[in-house]
Amino acid sequence: MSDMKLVVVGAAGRMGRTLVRAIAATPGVVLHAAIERQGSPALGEDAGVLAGLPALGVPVRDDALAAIVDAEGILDFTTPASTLAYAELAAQARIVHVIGTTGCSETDETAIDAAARHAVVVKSGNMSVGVNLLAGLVRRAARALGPEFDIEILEMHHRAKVDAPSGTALLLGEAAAAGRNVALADASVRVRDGHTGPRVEGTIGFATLRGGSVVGDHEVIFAGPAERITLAHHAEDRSLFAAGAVRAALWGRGRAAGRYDMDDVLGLAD
Ligand SMILES: NC(=O)C1=CN([C@@H]2O[C@H](COP(=O)(O)OP(=O)(O)OC[C@H]3O[C@@H](n4cnc5c(N)ncnc54)[C@H](OP(=O)(O)O)[C@@H]3O)[C@@H](O)[C@H]2O)C=CC1
Ligand SMILES: O=C(O)C1=N[C@H](C(=O)O)C[C@H](O)C1
Repeated sequence: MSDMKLVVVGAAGRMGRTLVRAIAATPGVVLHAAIERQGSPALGEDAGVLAGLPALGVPVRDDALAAIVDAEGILDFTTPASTLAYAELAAQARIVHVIGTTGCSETDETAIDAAARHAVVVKSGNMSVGVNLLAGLVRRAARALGPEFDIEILEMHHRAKVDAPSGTALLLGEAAAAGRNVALADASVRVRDGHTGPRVEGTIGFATLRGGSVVGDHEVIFAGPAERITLAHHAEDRSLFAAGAVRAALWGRGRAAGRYDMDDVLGLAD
């Protein structure tokens, strides 16, 4: 079988550059095009050189429609607005759309669901094997531990991150809520400030830290009456997210249109 032709959107970003390196290092895939927004200073630069590699002969461009002609998959770690635009293009082209973008609203998710009627969409707040394994453990712990255990989710990311709580924190919150058979939207407490009153039983709390160059730290704390269990993941390098995204694209090749997540890709769905 020929190499899968992948397009990286946001190719000059932190994840975009990491994705270009991951594609270059993975057999069975090839960088077909690299896209940035109109007006980006990266336009015209070689995507390989931008990523710290020898030149790949793939210049960064902004003509999305032409760039995805003949492509088989789009790797998209950008912004919700950009991701919605590429969801439509992936649906028109009936190709694989791997979405790592976080901070999407409910309305955005509905539009992505619609696109997944025609495209193979793999979307996850975290593409690493470790975090998706951790989510399964969180679900089991939340199911096993009674309501006397309070669940709090703590995350820390680099100073440039623009959304909160992180996609991973929300993914872990969904896992905890599923373990407790509740809807996260009904149970979550995302902000505390001022005179909050005592903690409401059954809630799932979120706390956000931002600073420096932290790639991504997450802790799920089960705080009981006389003991505390902490399940944690520390991402040390963005390459683990990029490797997951490339794996997701290869998994999606030739699959029926639909919306999938990393549990599907990794065979972790129970
Ligand atoms: N699911 C996962 O495993 C992971 C998800 N993420 C998520 O990925 C996203 C990106 O993160 P990160 O790489 O750190 O962010 P960056 O800001 O470094 O990169 C985003 C890139 O997308 C570009 N971009 C914005 N709009 C468009 C557009 N319309 N067309 C083409 N390119 C566009 C930006 O350009 P410009 O700067 O010029 O606007 C920028 O180069 C975030 O939502 C983050 O949370 C990150 C890591 C792992
Ligand atoms: O913005 C980031 O950097 C990251 N975003 C994802 C998230 O929101 O959880 C994944 C990872 O933690 C890095």
